Amino acid sequence: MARRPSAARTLPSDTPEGKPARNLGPLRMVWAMAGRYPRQILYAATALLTSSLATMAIPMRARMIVDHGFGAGASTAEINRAFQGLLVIIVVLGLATAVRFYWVSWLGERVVADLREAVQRNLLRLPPSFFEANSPKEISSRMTSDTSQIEVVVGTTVSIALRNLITGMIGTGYLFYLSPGLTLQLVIAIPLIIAPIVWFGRRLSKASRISQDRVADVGALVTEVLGAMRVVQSFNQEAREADRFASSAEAIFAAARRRIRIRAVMTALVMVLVFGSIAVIMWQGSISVATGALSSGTITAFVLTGLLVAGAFGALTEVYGDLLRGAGAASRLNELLNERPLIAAPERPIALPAPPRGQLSFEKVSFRYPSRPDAAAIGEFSLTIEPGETVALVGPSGAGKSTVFQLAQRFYDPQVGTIKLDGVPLVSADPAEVRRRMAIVPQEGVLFAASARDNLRYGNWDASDEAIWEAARAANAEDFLRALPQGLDSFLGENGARLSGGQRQRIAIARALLRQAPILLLDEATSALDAESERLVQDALDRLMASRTTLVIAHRLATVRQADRIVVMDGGRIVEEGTHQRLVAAGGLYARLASLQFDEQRLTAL
Ligand SMILES: Nc1ncnc2c1ncn2[C@@H]1O[C@H](COP(=O)(O)OP(=O)(O)OP(=O)(O)O)[C@@H](O)[C@H]1O
Repeated sequence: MARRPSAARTLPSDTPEGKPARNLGPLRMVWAMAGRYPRQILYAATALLTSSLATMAIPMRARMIVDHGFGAGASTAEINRAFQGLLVIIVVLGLATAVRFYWVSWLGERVVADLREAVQRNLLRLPPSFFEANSPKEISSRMTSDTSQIEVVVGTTVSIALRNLITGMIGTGYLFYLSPGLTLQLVIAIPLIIAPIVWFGRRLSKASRISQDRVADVGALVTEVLGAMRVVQSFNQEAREADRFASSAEAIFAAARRRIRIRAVMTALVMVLVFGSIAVIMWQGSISVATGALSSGTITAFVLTGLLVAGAFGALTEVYGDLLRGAGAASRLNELLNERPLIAAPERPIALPAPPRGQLSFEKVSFRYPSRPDAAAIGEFSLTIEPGETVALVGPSGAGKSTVFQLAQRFYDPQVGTIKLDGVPLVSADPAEVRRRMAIVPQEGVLFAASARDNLRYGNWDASDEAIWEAARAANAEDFLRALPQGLDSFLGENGARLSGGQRQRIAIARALLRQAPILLLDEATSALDAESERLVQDALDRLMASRTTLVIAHRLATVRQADRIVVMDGGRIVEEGTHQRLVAAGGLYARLASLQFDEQRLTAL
């Protein structure tokens, strides 16, 4: 089957891969999903509030300790009470933080699990054309990195935002309570302290990203060159490759140097600004303490609270960027969630007759792929395949053979004409019912990274081991399956990497047999198999076709010779119809194709 641009539109990319959104709107979907867990949100919110209050209680307690605890002649009982109180606060803070961490992270992971499941469920309903237009690689990155981004938003960012907002607000109130004069100075000073730190912080993260990209470049280069080692050495390109690598490695060094420089400057800046401002406050405070305007406990509490408040506002400046990145991820996931299949079951589907007869008919069908409305892929196509009959579709590349298969399975609806299964128009039936009556053997035996058993019963999960072995025997797959180390439990590897091409095809045939569907759609493999393997596959196919209505895209002489009818297609239309002998004798398109496609000597010997 040829792969072509699909009928489905490509996903819009107003928020391309990894990019933040322009506003937080797309995150609504995330809040809605989190809203399904009100109990957990309550636990998290209570713990969050408790931990924030406990954090603020520390400077309050410190003030008390400094004012009452260190004075000469203070009573031991008073000191004990003050420090016992501090220990209680510390324990409450520890516990509340742990509970908050647990529930907030729980919510993050829960929302992401729900989101992944919802996206995958929706993807599974979309037509094959969608996946032609949108690469699985891009979709898979949305499913992994974008969902992780959402996890960060729910499981970390929101918590950081709320925590720091509470700390910042209560802290500022407390600072005003402690010393309105000093607080006013601080309110003016905080932005001046934070702004340069934030600015350098952004430059630093940009420089770090560039650094990582350079490292990734080197990784790609190493993989490329090591993978092509023979070619490199045969063409004596070692020196050139060494230079290429060296310039890549130097690029990493240059990027790292920039990053280090920014970090060095930033470190100095942070130290000077943070400790400098503390020193200035202490200085002012000391004067106030000396004049008796403030107690030393107050000044201690002021410095501690000031640090907490500055840290809180600093953290809040990071939050918005993270939320925008999360919103970008949410909008990309939204696209996958909201994509709707064009083909849906009618409200009141007509039931297909039971027991099935296995008749498939195309009545004056014309079809254009939505992505190519100017060209008819199928035109005026009329064909009835009677129960039990085998019809071979033959034609040059692009003739429309695969399109006939796609229409039969109702991946598309034709614009003109009707396709009927056992007399019921496909558009009136439930597509799931239609597909349940069909077994397909694709050109390439598609296998899953699962056991042999699961691969075989993919279309019929209730099949017993007995039935599986029977199908395997009929598909000439028994011998090699029995030889596998753990029989049916053997893992077949990614896409059946541990099997040969012919073996994969025979598994696909056994799977179709187990499906016990009345209609078989068989897309014969074009890839050459060795004679023995070819014979085994053909033999298996003969058994598969024997009791079923079969529509086969034929590439093998043996298949066309056994077909009850051969339908020759060209440009989406039927141009000839008949048996092999008659069509060869007629000397038309079929005869020409046959002499090109099938072995000429064998053909003339017929
Ligand atoms: N998904 C698609 N979107 C748009 N056009 C398509 C799509 N698939 C096929 N076509 C077009 O429809 C026509 C029929 O293609 P089809 O794949 O059915 O031919 P085919 O006979 O199966 O060819 P081949 O033997 O090469 O697989 C071709 O002109 C092709 O370019």
